[in-house]
Amino acid sequence: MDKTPALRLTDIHLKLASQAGHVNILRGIDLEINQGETVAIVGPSGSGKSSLMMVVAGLERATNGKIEIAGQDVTHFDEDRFALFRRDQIGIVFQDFHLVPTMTALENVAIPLEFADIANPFDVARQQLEAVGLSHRIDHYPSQLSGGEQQRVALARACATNPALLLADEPTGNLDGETGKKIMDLLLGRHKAQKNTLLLITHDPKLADKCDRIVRVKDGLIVENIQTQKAVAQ
Ligand SMILES: Nc1ncnc2c1ncn2[C@@H]1O[C@H](COP(=O)(O)OP(=O)(O)OP(=O)(O)O)[C@@H](O)[C@H]1O
Repeated sequence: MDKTPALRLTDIHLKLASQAGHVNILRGIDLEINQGETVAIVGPSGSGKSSLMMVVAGLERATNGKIEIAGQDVTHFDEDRFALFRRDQIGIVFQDFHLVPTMTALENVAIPLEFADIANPFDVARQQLEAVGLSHRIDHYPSQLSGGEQQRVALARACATNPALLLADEPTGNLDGETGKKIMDLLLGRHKAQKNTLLLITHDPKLADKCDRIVRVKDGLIVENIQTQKAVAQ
C-alpha cells in the first residue's frame, strides 16, 4: 500500500495584518494525515481552525512552513497552479454552502465539472446528486431548497471530481441536530465510497468521535492529537 501521507504540514505559520497590527494566527503547525483517514479539527472559536483549512486549500498563503499534499510539495505553487491542483485533488464543503443562487442544483454540480473538462458533466452531476438522495430536486434553485438539501448539493459538488482530499468546515454548523446528523452520515458515506481522506472542522463532539482522529487547536497551535475510540476499536 502507498504510505505517502495524504497531507503533511511542517511548521506552518500564518501572520496576517489587521488594524491592530500583525496577528499570529497559526504559530507552528506540524501535522501528518494518512491516506484514507478521517480527522476532526476541534478547538475554541478563533483558535485558527478555518485558517488552517484555508492554508491547506491554498486559499490563504502560509507565511512560513511546508505543505505537502499526496506527496506533492505545493508550498510555492502560484495561484493558477494551486487552482488547478485544488480543482483536481481537493473538494471543499463550507458551513454556509457557497452555492451559486442563479444556478439549479444540477448546474451547481455540473458547471464546475464542465470547466474542469470532465466528460459528460451533467451525467456525472446527476449521479452525484443521486448519491446524496437529491434526484427529485435537481432542477430546484438554492432558494427553493432547505438548508440540509443545499448542503447535500454542496457535498455532491465537492465529491464530483472524486477528490483525494475532502475538506469540510463546520458542514453541519447551520443545520438542526437531526439534519446535521444526516449530512454527517452522508459525508462519511461518501468518504468511504470514494476512499479519500477527510479533514473536518467541527464544534460537535459527537461528530468528532465519528472520525479516526481528533486534532485540537488552541491559539494557533496543535495542543492534542489523539485517536478516537472508533479508531482504537478497528
Ligand atoms: N483576514 C484576517 N485578518 C486578520 N485576522 C484574521 C483574519 N482571518 C481570521 N483572523 C483571525 O484569526 C483568528 C483565527 O480565525 P479562524 O477563523 O481561523 O478561527 P476558528 O478557530 O475557525 O474560529 P470559529 O470556530 O469561530 O470559526 C481569529 O482571531 C480571527 O479573528
